[in-house]
Amino acid sequence: MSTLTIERLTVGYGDGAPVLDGLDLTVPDGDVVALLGANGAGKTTLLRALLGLTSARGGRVLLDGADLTGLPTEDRVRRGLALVPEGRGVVAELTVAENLRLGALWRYAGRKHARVERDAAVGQMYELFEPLARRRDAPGHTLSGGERQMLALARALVARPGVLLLDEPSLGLAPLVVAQLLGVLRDQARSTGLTVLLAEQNVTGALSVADRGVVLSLGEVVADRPAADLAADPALRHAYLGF
Ligand SMILES: Nc1ncnc2c1ncn2[C@@H]1O[C@H](COP(=O)(O)OP(=O)(O)OP(=O)(O)O)[C@@H](O)[C@H]1O
Repeated sequence: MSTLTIERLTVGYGDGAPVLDGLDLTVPDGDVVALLGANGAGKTTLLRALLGLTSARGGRVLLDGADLTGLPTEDRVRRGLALVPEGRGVVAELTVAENLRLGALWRYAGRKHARVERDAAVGQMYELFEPLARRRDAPGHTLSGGERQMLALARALVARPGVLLLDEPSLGLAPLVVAQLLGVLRDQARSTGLTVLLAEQNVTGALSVADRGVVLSLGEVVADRPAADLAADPALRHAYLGF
């Protein structure tokens, strides 16, 4: 639904050397892009900087050509960026249904049929994630790791973002759940045009659903290729991907 363009983005912490150093990257409308790289390569830093949670020292972030640089996080979210952070941020005290309604709240607030639209959007999430439908009245803290990740993803999707940023959604999950989650992402990109930037240590899983793979190293993009090419390149795999 949207194209994300990153131009010469530089981000660092305190007085330290930049973690991202003049990074250029385009995530085109409806693409799934896997963001790969060793621990500490800067994947989380990039996702947080895109949302304005970590401030940039320089460069620009554009959404469909509109400059987001300098905008607060809230405005970036309203324009269609969503982040599912590492650690599955769901509200533990609220039920599955309440978490989803909360995710949808701002999107439909003030509209004539707000409640009907919101409930329809929540209902679609139950169709995508059947285990959530079964546990809709369960509090967040009683969910399994896989259910929590589904809820975190559904809570982002229910607000119909244009670009979804995900930080290691497969961490600690069983292969079957990972396949289910990544499959939903790929299907959403195909059916709704959702644009996805997926940071993952699970290189094979991420590349299996991605259109493109991008490798970060030492603050720069060192490879940006079709996912199948990247997975098939032994030198690149050996140097940066560890398999
Ligand atoms: N709040 C912070 N303050 C200072 N340094 C930080 C902070 N957050 C991250 N860093 C440093 O920035 C670098 C990049 O970290 P980041 O978490 O972005 O990498 P990553 O690619 O997401 O790693 P991982 O795959 O392990 O999650 C690391 O050297 C890290 O120590």
